[in-house]
Amino acid sequence: MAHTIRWGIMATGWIADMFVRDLLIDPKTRDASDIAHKVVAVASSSAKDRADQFISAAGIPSPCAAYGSYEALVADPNVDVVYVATPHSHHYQNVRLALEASKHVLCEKAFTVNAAQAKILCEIAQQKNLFLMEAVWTRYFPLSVQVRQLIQKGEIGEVLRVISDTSFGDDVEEKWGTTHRMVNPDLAGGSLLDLGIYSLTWVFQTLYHTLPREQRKPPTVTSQITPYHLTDADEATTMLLSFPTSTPSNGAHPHISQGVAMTSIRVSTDPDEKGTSGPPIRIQGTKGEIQVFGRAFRPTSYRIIPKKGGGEVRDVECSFPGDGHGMYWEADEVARCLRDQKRESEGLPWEESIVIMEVMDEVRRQGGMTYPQKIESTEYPLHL
Ligand SMILES: NC(=O)C1=CN([C@@H]2O[C@H](COP(=O)(O)OP(=O)(O)OC[C@H]3O[C@@H](n4cnc5c(N)ncnc54)[C@H](OP(=O)(O)O)[C@@H]3O)[C@@H](O)[C@H]2O)C=CC1
Ligand SMILES: O=C1OC[C@@H](O)[C@H](O)[C@H]1O
Repeated sequence: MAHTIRWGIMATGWIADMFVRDLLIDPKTRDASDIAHKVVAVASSSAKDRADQFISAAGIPSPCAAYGSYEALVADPNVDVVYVATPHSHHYQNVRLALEASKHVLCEKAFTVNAAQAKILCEIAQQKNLFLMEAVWTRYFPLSVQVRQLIQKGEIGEVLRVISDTSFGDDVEEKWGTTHRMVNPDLAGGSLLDLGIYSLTWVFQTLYHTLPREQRKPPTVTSQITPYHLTDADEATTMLLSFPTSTPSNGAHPHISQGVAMTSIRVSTDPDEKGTSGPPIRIQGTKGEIQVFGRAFRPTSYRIIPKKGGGEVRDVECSFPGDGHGMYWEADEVARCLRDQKRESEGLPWEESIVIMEVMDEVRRQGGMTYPQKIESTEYPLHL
């Protein structure tokens, strides 16, 4: 018997629509028969009409309640878990609203504006025995799981360097202007929180997450930020992370692993959109390399290149069953965690989300990039 969870959708923007469409794809198309999803409520902070339109455009089956406020959504007793799909600036207030109403939460990336906010949310979830997860969907792709397993099995030896890029190559002024959430400091915009999180995801899921929990140590970070001249949100950020490793038990010299995480909205990882410029992610070990292709946030294949004399190059293509976007895998993880009464996901534990937020805090400190006090605040409730 499938364990069905009932979703409440907070906000009616672009990603909320993508997520809901994935939720509506039959899990059996991806060989998942142990869980099922129902969308039982949608809320818009602007108007109930907007929620109604969203429900009809996405083809959500009845009954699905439409609300004109987030407060009404979190008060709905039919909702098990709230998916928060608002801009970064609002995550802390919105997640807290849901947790205070005793709802489980899946919150879009970046988790919060800063680590202090993330810590408080995790503490509340802990105290109230609620599930909470940052929606870094890429981590739940079978491709990501396979790459992590290959590293853990020692397929490419000790991983000493990871290079990861998530860059868009937009005409920034023309496409994003000054008010879009991508570049608007009032919405905690900028390439770091919006796209850099994916470059950091690849560095962390390969160099940090693959270690036993007790051996995971936060990296040191050196970084450069290029501000966008019209708003001062970052348009490009490059980070160099240095991960200390444990002393090997055989007495060998300990190594330090390096992660290079890049992001830009003005230059592109893939300028001709044909992959001509090579893989956005290279995971380099002492016995070979794994290259990941496609967008860093939506990878589509990977290649294992053993060191000379170590075997053949292997290519692995990954599919998106049911013609989905790929967000259903994180949703399935939420359903399984709720079924198993887990409070956090093993794929992205609270501690790791917080360490990544701390890295981004430090990068912003080094680059002198601040957001308005109101959205950096941990005060609650605050009207933003
Ligand atoms: N996982 C992924 O692939 C992606 C994740 N994201 C993440 O999802 C979140 C939302 O992004 P996206 O859907 O593209 O953004 P949109 O601007 O399209 O939608 C955001 C929605 O948030 C609500 N909202 C509440 N307060 C505000 C406010 N002050 N200003 C603007 N919107 C507000 C609005 O819904 P309403 O009026 O109905 O309340 C709005 O439609 C971000 O955290 C982003 O990083 C974004 C794209 C892809
Ligand atoms: O999270 C994201 O991933 C996909 C991108 O298109 C989007 O801008 C970003 O927010």
